[in-house]
Amino acid sequence: MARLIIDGGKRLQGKVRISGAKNAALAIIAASVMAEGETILENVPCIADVEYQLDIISGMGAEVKWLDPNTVRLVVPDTISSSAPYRLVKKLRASNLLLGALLARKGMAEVPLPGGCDIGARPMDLHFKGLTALGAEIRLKHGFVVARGNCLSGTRIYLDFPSVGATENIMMAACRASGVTVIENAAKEPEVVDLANFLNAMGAKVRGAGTDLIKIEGVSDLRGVRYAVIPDRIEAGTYMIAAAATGGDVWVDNIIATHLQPIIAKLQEVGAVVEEKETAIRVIGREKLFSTDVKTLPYPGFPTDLQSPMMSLLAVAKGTSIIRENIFENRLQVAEELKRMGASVKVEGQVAVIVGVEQLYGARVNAPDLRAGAALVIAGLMAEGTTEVLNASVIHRGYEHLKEKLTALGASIQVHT
Ligand SMILES: CC(=O)N[C@H]1[C@@H](OP(=O)(O)OP(=O)(O)OC[C@H]2O[C@@H](n3ccc(=O)[nH]c3=O)[C@H](O)[C@@H]2O)O[C@H](CO)[C@@H](O)[C@@H]1O
Ligand SMILES: C=C(OP(=O)(O)O)C(=O)O
Repeated sequence: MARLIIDGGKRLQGKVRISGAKNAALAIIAASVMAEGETILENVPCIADVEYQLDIISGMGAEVKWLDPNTVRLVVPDTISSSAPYRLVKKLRASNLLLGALLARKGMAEVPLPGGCDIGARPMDLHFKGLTALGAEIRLKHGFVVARGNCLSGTRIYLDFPSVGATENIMMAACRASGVTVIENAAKEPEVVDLANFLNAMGAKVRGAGTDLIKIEGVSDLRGVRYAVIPDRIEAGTYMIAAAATGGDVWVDNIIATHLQPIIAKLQEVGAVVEEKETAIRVIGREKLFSTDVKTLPYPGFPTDLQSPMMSLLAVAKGTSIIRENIFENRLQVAEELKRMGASVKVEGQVAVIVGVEQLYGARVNAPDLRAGAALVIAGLMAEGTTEVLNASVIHRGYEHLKEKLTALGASIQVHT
């Protein structure tokens, strides 16, 4: 999916089914290396990041087999390597979760520093602080994180920031530590809860996930299970924003409505009509949308992963909107590309000031990262004329069947390789 060509000006209409959550699936695949026996994961999105994560564990010795387009069977032998290959690890962020998982299973791990979206420095100090507090010895050697820790023991760990990845890594390692671990100021994201539910299904004792205090009692054995990944709230939010932005009328199906409250609230503020059921949400756009302010925050605040898509919508909302990106220091890059399409956006530091324009115009633009790519697709759907999104393969990192889903909703979108 190297280039996307979008003929704009079409209202999205119909129903779209949301896939399994990328960030939950990636953490759960990493955690599956902790279990003995067979694990069957359902509702796994068929996206590039999932393929990379599966390739990593398969290269380390796990048996990986797709049973159908969204169900994968994993068997991880005791002989699994404790070292992950650089070639694949650098492609995605969630490869860093193998650190906690391998430490739990093998008492050691050698994982290159990860890749992922280029949206900030993304240090791993909190991961290291937590794992070190559990008794692991962590060193950086030739670009690898080398962790050793055969006898981890439970302790209290306070996170300076509720990091999703650090919470997940510590939670996994603590499952095999002796005694009780308490994570204070833990991340509360639904994907952290899904990982905790998966670990518990395997026999772990994790309590409090979804609150800022998680308690983990170490256990000696974890077994493979059958588990279904939660729906992707970021994919759902992207289609909700696209529906509102194009003045469309879309049912976004197979979602968990409580995960989407911050997006629902913002769409209502800009004037869209939102009808909510437990597992489906209808978004009806209006001819005129209104400005609003957005501050990204850890869950349950407005998600940083939907900030770029929201910027596309606000580019045509009447009035002046302000976006403050509080999570990643370099995540307003899409502004420059939106400007090529006629948007009026001024970025200073972590703040973008957007003065709504009447119309965006098709242009050749470049996707700097996954969600910025999705944002440019939304802009292209709204624009007059043809938009060409370059570097569009990044979008396939996180959106299953994007072209097919949008086409079914009435969009005109083509893929050129
Ligand atoms: C694969 C995955 O699940 N990715 C998600 C995960 O990324 P990820 O787990 O990388 O995000 P974190 O929650 O860890 O990062 C949040 C903030 O904490 C900082 N930080 C993090 C760790 C650390 O040791 N030190 C530190 O300073 C980061 O630089 C960033 O400023 O959560 C982000 C925030 O919701 C989402 O945007 C990503 O889509
Ligand atoms: C930032 C994201 O992904 P990653 O953490 O994998 O780079 C994202 O999903 O928007």
